[in-house]
Amino acid sequence: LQIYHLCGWNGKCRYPLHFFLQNKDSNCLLAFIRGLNYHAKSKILLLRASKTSSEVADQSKRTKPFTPSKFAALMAGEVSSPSSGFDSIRWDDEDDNASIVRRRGGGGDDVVHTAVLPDDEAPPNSSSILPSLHNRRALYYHPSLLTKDESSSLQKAAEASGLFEEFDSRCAVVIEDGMYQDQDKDVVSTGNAPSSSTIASLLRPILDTTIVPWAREICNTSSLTVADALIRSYDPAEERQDLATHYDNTAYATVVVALNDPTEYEGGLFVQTGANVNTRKSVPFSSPGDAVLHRFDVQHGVNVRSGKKKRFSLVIWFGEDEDSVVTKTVPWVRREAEECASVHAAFLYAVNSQSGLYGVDTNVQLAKEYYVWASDRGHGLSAYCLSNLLFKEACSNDISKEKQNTLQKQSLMYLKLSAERGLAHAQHELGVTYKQGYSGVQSDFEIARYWLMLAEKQGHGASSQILNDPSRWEVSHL
Ligand SMILES: O=C(O)CCC(=O)C(=O)O
Ligand SMILES: [Fe+2]
Repeated sequence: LQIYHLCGWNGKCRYPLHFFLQNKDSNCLLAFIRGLNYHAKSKILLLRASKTSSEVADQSKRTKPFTPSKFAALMAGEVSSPSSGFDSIRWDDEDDNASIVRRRGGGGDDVVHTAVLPDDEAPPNSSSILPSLHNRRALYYHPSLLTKDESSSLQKAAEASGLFEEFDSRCAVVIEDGMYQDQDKDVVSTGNAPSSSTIASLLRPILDTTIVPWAREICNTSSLTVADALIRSYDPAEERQDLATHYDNTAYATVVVALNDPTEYEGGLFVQTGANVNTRKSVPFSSPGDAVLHRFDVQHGVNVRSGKKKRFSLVIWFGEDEDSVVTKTVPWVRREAEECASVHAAFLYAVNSQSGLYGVDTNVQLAKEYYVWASDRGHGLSAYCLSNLLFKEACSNDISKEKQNTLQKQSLMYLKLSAERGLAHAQHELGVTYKQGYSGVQSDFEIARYWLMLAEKQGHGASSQILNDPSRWEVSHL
């Protein structure tokens, strides 16, 4: 089956499959294909399903080159969040957490709030066996980093620019890999502010005088360099607009600025501190111009529920220095993985090693080692990706039957581990495995229902569908 093109919400192209094929990102691809089942609620349409590979290649040539794991970031997959919503991050002394700090900078009025994120993914008893090694992850919040005028001018310029239509209806890319898209101007070179393009000429002084200095100060890294800048739009009129939980895997740090009044829509940015969607916490913004900064190790997403107006956000992705922007590499991921700094760095390094991304040589053995290391320390997504990798290896015809069985068993073990950690996709797949009796397990409807119900509780549409369709529970269906 050659799948040619996939369309998401309201027929608008979201993550066309050839982006994944072009980039040979097999891990994302596998998760994506598995994800097809999960989009029942979001009206995924399979437009054409029988193109030849050469037609696929030709089609992709006509499309603007795109790095899927960059603008779509590294998705943990789509799970529609529970309708009940979730708690908010609490800033400063509102929070019981003793490590919350308040820092004054600039003229004394510049308050930066910090919220240290909890460590929800460490398995309950892990501390006695292994250190969990989720490093100190934090969110930094600057009320009114941009003025209301600056925010609204940027929003208007983005809407007028036509960039939303050009690339993706929800994403206007202003700077890519350190270059203003319409100017061919280097962000890092000084002088010659772009003049002909409204959006670039508005953004550049704001970056230079406000956003970049703030980000450099918070990260304590004077070399921090803008890699990408984009304006995203989320339209609650289209039911609900989400950006699935993900890591910004090409950015050392990210700044998000609310461009329009956050009280005009419901929901927005959230962080997810564990594998289960019940570890989501929304990030409260009060006014246009408010900004949040996080590093690459913070998993997050966006969920905009019904509201009167669209949500517009300015997203800036930073490299740690100019060199990383120019060479499109992410050396901090490797460094922190090798330093055993966190499970998040180890996970991202494993992904890059598995698929040879961002200047990292493809090394599947190394990828496995880092996935194992992170999953041993409680990282559900690592266990899930490792399970996928082992499953793929088990399907190879070049290995003995015995080896195939061993790999299949290992794959199942890591699938169970990630399901236990709370990852909805893993719970769903484990449920299906028990229902159908795949991967050498005995079919068991009771165990199948147990896992499918846990996934359903997290908003997993495909689990829900299976559970609610009696015909799929007849023995003849197996
Ligand atoms: O729109 C936002 O608030 C955040 C978007 C985001 O996470 C991203 O573009 O990577
Ligand atoms: Fe992001």
